[in-house]
Amino acid sequence: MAEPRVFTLSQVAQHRSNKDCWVVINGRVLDVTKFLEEHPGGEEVILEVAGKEATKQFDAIGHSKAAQNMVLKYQVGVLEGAKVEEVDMNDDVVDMESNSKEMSAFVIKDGANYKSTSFYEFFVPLLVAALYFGYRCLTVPQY
Ligand code: HEM
Repeated sequence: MAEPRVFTLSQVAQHRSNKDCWVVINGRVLDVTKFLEEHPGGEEVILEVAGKEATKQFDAIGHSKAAQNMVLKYQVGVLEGAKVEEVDMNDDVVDMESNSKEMSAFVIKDGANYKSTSFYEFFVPLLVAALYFGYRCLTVPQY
């Protein structure tokens, strides 16, 4: 994968209007110009940190996982000297990670357990019904 472009803080500082707005979040340089109007928290809050390091403000809101993933979409480079974990946007890594917990909750049957589960699902109710009818036949008085 190509090396990300590296920017200094003073380069980032040149993009601080609503026509050209960059911010730095967790060492990633983001061009959020197109996102300003869409931002659910309003454009003013982002414009206040335009051209600057905005990690503290971003984290203070407690942005959702979806918002954190969105950051990657607007990345144009990295801040000089910052350690940034590289994520290949062509991979599904981001989505897979964010969904893995929820997904595991749905995986109930897998591999060898599947057959034994369906066996019990079928025979246990049958056994209960048979026992009930057996009990009824033995206890209901025959006239
Ligand atoms: C630049 C990247 C940013 C992205 C992609 C982003 C994304 C989002 C998203 C998706 C939401 C909806 C709620 C959620 O999913 O968490 C949101 C809400 C919000 N954001 Fe951001 N945001 C960014 C930057 C910022 C910054 C720098 C600030 C503050 C300086 C900020 C302040 C807020 C506020 C105040 C809300 C509303 C929270 C609420 O209604 O409870 N955001 N943002």
